[in-house]
Amino acid sequence: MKNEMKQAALDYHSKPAPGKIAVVPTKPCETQQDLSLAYSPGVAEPVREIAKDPEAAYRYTNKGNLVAVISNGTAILGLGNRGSLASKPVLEGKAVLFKRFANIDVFDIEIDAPDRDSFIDTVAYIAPTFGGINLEDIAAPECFAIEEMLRARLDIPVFHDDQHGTAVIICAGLLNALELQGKKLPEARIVLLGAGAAGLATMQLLIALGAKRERMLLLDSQGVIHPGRPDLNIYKRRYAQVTDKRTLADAMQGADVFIGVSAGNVVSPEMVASMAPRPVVFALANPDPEIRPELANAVRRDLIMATGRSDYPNQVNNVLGFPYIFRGALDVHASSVSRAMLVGAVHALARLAHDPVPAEVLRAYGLERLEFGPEYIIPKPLDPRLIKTIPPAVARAAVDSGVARAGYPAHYPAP
Ligand SMILES: NC(=O)C1=CN([C@@H]2O[C@H](COP(=O)(O)OP(=O)(O)OC[C@H]3O[C@@H](n4cnc5c(N)ncnc54)[C@H](OP(=O)(O)O)[C@@H]3O)[C@@H](O)[C@H]2O)C=CC1
Ligand SMILES: CC(=O)C(=O)O
Ligand SMILES: [Mg+2]
Repeated sequence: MKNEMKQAALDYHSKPAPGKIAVVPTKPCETQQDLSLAYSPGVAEPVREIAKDPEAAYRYTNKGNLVAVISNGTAILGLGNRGSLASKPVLEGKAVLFKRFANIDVFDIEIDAPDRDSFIDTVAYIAPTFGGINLEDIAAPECFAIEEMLRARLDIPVFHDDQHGTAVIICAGLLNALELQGKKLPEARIVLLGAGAAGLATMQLLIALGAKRERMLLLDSQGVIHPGRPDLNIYKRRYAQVTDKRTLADAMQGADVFIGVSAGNVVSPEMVASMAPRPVVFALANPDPEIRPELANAVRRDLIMATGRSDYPNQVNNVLGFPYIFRGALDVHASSVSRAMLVGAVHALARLAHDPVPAEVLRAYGLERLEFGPEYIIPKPLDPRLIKTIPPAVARAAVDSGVARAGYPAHYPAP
């Protein structure tokens, strides 16, 4: 990052108050009567109600609009294991986005647990406070067992954003990019670099949407994942492909799609040049993409390119997912986030990019025009239509897939 941008980022985080989020009351607390209601003796009444019926917590507390964003700091963006405290700026950032885009309140919780089971226990012990748990920046493969065990133990949505949020946005963006390139998902040859949280969840969702496993190659830091590798964990082994390709350069030759959720600057212009005609390159590592758009665009004019960043066209980033998926899930008191809810979000997002872009979005990005095409495959994060379209699709899918404990909300558009 350039020096002035570095300083601007540090200033943004430190001034006028350190950090990015605060807690504010939602009720007046100005008079003796207010105090008597908010605190003793009034507070005893909702306590009695909740003790009788836990569902009453959704009526008398902020549980139904409060999400815990939790990390142990083991895979912070693409910066690796930097410890739980260093994940706090990212978690505060997620909190800002939850509030800004979906009016959901967040407590960011950085857990310094000595091992996996104490991390899981800590999350489970604090879960009653929240309507949902968003796990963030927890390294693979531990993240898979952590999420699985917490989902089994808790009756609120437990959602590892780097897995499922990322997978939803990648799938939505890819469906549109392939449409523009005149290609179809089941026929596309896909190279996916990064076999961690984001990569493996993306493989799974792409296959659920129709991508063909035998046309996909998954790679990690050691190269192509094939059955002859002795070092594969069980999660990677599921996607091992019989092939004579071994390196990223081998895999990229003739590929229709490259998806990177790995590390910065690991793809060369020569690799992009070797891809099939009309390729799609999603270089999504943060903060530095696998290849910068200017380098990729210099070698291909027929390319559709996306990154995870806000400063290039086509931002494929889970910010387009987690606020709205949780909004829909919270509004129907979902007990979990089902596959159907993820698929509902994919299609709603992909569809929205085809619609005319409102003037306020153009203003927010300083653009004169923007329409569905190679530089606009997915809605912009500052698009106010997202909150109107994604949560209803998610809520409807929650009701249909049997994980909703409340009905489809009356204030949502008719299904
Ligand atoms: N745009 C977006 O919305 C999102 C982007 N991301 C980005 O994706 C990346 C991965 O995140 P996440 O899945 O959570 O992390 P994980 O730690 O779970 O997985 C990282 C994966 O990348 C591989 N990898 C690391 N370094 C290299 C390298 N030099 N060459 C090839 N492969 C490499 C690792 O290989 P190995 O298994 O061998 O260690 C591992 O498979 C990060 O940069 C993150 O910022 C993540 C979520 C959302
Ligand atoms: C965007 C995000 O969650 C990540 O890069 O980890
Ligand atoms: Mg993340």
